[in-house]
Amino acid sequence: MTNRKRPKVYITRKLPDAVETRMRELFEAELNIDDKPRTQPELVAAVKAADVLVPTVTDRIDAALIEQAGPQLKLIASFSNGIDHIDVDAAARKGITVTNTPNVLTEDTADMTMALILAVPRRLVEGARILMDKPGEWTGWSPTWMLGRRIWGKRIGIIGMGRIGTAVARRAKAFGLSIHYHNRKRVNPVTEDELEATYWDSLDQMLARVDIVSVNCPSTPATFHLLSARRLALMQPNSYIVNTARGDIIDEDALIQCLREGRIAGAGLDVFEKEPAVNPKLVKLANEGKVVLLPHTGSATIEGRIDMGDKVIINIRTYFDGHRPPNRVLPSRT
Ligand SMILES: O=CC(=O)O
Repeated sequence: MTNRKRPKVYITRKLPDAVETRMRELFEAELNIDDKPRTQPELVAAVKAADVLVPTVTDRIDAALIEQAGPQLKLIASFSNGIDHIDVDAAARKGITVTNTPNVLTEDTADMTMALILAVPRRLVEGARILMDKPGEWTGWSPTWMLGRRIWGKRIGIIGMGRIGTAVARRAKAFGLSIHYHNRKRVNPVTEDELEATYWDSLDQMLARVDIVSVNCPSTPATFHLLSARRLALMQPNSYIVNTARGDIIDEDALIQCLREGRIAGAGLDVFEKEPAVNPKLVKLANEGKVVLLPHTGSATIEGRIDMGDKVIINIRTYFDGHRPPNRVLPSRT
């Protein structure tokens, strides 16, 4: 970095050791060794003093917080792919640049999505729990016991064919699923050909025709409750839904209702509407074997977290070298 003064970087959560060591070498880094999520007053104090804020998805970087930032706060370099926890427009109004960490968690999140696509219809957790909780009760293989649903030959409908959606499609194709997708715009013809993918301009029509729905779009005001009660009702009773994107894209109460009434066969959820709170009705459905719940671990690999840290560092360094950081997130209006 050309600046002599090292930027003051406030990091809201504990990061992998290798990332923290590098941050300490390069910046005047304030770490969170205990990993206790920061309160809003702590964040207010941070934005009044730091040059850079490094938040994660568990922080609420809203307009009220950003408006209290001191003039020295130049950059919000989020340790995340999603940026729904940051009011990017409010940051832009204050002249604060926002960056994220795309690409490096695409494959990991797609792997976890595929794991849920397999786990729910094939009753993976239910079966494993029998051996963990009541091993003596297993009487051996049976032709009619613990039957799930076949994956091969079914249709998957991917909502959001960005990087992660496309990576899910590649995996799903390898498992013999035919690929259907809904996106704001069609993907390029080469990718569509490679995936033998069918584009649905109408989400409603796609939902009514697929066996597995995978939610892979970002959370934005436009995608809030995209899967509403009305849309969930369009799905077939033998179909499944998997969400590794953000909880608020699905109307969770409506989903619970559909699952309870058997209007959807099952769900695999890595994200929830009110994280970290998980609706007890979902936990009950999990105990009944209708859903598989994961604690937002879609991108949780050691390699991925280190790569995310590297991206944050590159974004900070590039900014303070006087260049446009590679992962700048643009506001909706400039
Ligand atoms: O959900 C995780 C992320 O957006 O990085």
